[in-house]
Amino acid sequence: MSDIIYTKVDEAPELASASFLPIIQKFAAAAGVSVGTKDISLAGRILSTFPEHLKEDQRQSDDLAELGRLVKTADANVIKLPNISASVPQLVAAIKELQGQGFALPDYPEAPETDEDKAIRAKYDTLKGSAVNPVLREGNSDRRAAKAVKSFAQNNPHRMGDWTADSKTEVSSMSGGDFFSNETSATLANEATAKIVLTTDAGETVLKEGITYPAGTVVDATFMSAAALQSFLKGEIDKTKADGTLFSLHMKATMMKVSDPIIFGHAVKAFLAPVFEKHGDAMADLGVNPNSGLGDLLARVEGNAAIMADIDACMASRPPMYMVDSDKGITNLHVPSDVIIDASMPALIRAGGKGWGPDGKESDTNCVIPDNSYAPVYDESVKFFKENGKLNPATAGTVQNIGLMAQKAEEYGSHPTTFEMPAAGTVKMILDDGTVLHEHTVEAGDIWRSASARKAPIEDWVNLAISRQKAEGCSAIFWLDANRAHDAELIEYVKPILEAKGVADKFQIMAPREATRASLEIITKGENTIAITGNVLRDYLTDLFPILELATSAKMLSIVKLMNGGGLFETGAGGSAPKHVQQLQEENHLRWDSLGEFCALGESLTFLADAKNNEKARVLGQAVDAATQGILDNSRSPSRKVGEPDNRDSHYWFARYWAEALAAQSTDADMAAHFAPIAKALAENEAAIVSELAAAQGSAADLGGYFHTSADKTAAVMRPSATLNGIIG
Ligand SMILES: NC(=O)C1=CN([C@@H]2O[C@H](COP(=O)(O)OP(=O)(O)OC[C@H]3O[C@@H](n4cnc5c(N)ncnc54)[C@H](OP(=O)(O)O)[C@@H]3O)[C@@H](O)[C@H]2O)C=CC1
Ligand SMILES: O=C(O)CCC(=O)C(=O)O
Ligand SMILES: [Mg+2]
Repeated sequence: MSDIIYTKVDEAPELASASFLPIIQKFAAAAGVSVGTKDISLAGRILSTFPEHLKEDQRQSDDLAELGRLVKTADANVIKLPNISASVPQLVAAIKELQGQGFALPDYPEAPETDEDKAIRAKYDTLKGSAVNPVLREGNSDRRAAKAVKSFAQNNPHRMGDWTADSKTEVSSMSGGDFFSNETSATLANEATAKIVLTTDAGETVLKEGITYPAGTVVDATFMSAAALQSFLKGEIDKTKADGTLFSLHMKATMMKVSDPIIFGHAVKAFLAPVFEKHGDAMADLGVNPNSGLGDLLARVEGNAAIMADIDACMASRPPMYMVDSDKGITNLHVPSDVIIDASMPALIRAGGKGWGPDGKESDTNCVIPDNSYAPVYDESVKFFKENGKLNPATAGTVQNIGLMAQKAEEYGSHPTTFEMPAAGTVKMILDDGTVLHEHTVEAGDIWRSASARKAPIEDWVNLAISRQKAEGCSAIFWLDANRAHDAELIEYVKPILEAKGVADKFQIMAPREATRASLEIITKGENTIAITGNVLRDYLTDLFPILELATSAKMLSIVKLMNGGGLFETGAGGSAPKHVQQLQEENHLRWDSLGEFCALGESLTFLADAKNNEKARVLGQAVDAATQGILDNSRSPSRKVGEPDNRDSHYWFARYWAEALAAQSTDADMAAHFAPIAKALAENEAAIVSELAAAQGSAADLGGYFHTSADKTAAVMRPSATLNGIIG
């Protein structure tokens, strides 16, 4: 096993790796540090799932399973780049691409009937949504901006859209019947095995059995009423129209792969309600599934003039929609994975509450977030900025995050225990001793789910918060709502630990809405705070605050201290930036910023040094930190525009600063001597390298695929400087 594992992923970060990883491997080798790769890309995971359909030489090992074992050991040292959490349209597109490349994979069965199809569908479904992160995240999360990154942002403040008191932008959520209001929660005194049973007029169905929980697990259950959701969505569409704002829906249909595509589908149905009323059966015959989005729907009904005419008429009567791409007519409701709440809401707030309309112009927006569990964070942010005007990144303090994440904590781990109710009845969660832990009366179509958080991760999370607060000495807030069932159980854990450690006075406990306001007030004053949150808020806040403070969450330090002693270093807090790939394909410019990778690499090397007493790794890591500082001090981050320095240029500069720092240090004379000529060559050839990199930009780039690119073609695109390649070797 290599000293460090660098993950092979998808889209923009994977393109960046084609340029950056050879540099890392070459530099690390000089210190005797090996850096290997494991493939967790969507295409790689598909291939490793269907060996029986592939030729011998096409088969791929199950790297995710291997990594899943590794992260439970003290030996783990993994640099994890963001990967695709696939929606169904993405999964289907990836399968199609692989088939086209000669991999005889089965089609994705949309409506499986035979046992064989059902088995294939079940296998594909394991690849859907967030199938990687929960497996690797065997520890809690510590995300923050490194000091150098934060001071760079303060000294070079980004542009922020203006907020005005009369902005019509708002966040709209249900008034009841949602996950928030129906939640029940209990902490198990003993270990238990549970089953979930639905009783209807037709009898009993076991939805799931054999779910095992260790003692001390907090187990929740809740549901969203489909009827309440539908009437809410209808009301919001009408209200948006009356207010003259844009209609937008913000979900996490990727990660929350069972519940959120269904909610998204309800919005598609609500928006096109008259069309579904009139043509519902015909559309079903054409294979329309609203959960796959308006884009898929339009492609299926395209040939039917009557349906198309009614869709056009309906759309004309609706409020304008918030657009993903107004030039191409791609709306918020086209693809469930296009608008993802953690990135979409902060971008809108950073822009002064503006979304893009079908006319390509900015407009105030109704942000529909049906469930109330976390929507108040965005609602309160919008209200705060309307009252106080935009945040000033030059003077703002920072909000760090400690997130409860380990062992599939909370809703993030609820995929196998979320169900759309086939009929009205009663859902019970029953323990093996006969105790009915949770019980809900449901209607057909309601979305019922159970989530859990285990004792060891919860305690580890509180202790991590205590040590981070001690290190920072700043305000620290547990974002927990004493009036929410799940949070009340967590508070029962938090308070005794804080008291036993004598630090209760250093922490506050506040509901998300109050915590949002308090945190915004703190950073507005230029002070810092730590948000100690559950798993979903970890996700939301580590985009929200970085996007306001630093312009992007790509620059975040994202450390997962694994519970069994290893280290997982996530790069940034953002995703795989599909828009960046599109730009590269069209004009060979990659605006992806690898600052997250730089930060993670430094942490990973330092972790290796500490864990294995590897002093050469320490020297490498310290030089990485110096190189990262060099990138910031000299403004070597990629530009967004073609013709200007991009991701590849930033890697050249990183290599140069890294080599210079290694040559200049005096801890390890051998390494200094090794890197001195490399540093010299990189500096002396600057003009040639920069011009070779610049010459590559401007025309279309062929990667030989999207989900499964050709390694040779990608290397040719991402490593266009023969001079640089010669020096790196
Ligand atoms: N940890 C993980 O594995 C994560 C994976 N994802 C996955 O990523 C995909 C896309 O998700 P989406 O919500 O669109 O979020 P992204 O973070 O990929 O994209 C949102 C925007 O953020 C900006 N951005 C993000 N990272 C960088 C970076 N390193 N450098 C520069 N800009 C950056 C870009 O803005 P601009 O275009 O304005 O430059 C980008 O368009 C999905 O498949 C999702 O499942 C998402 C989050 C985390
Ligand atoms: O796992 C996912 O799908 C997304 C993860 C994410 O957005 C995050 O951890 O910030
Ligand atoms: Mg996120």
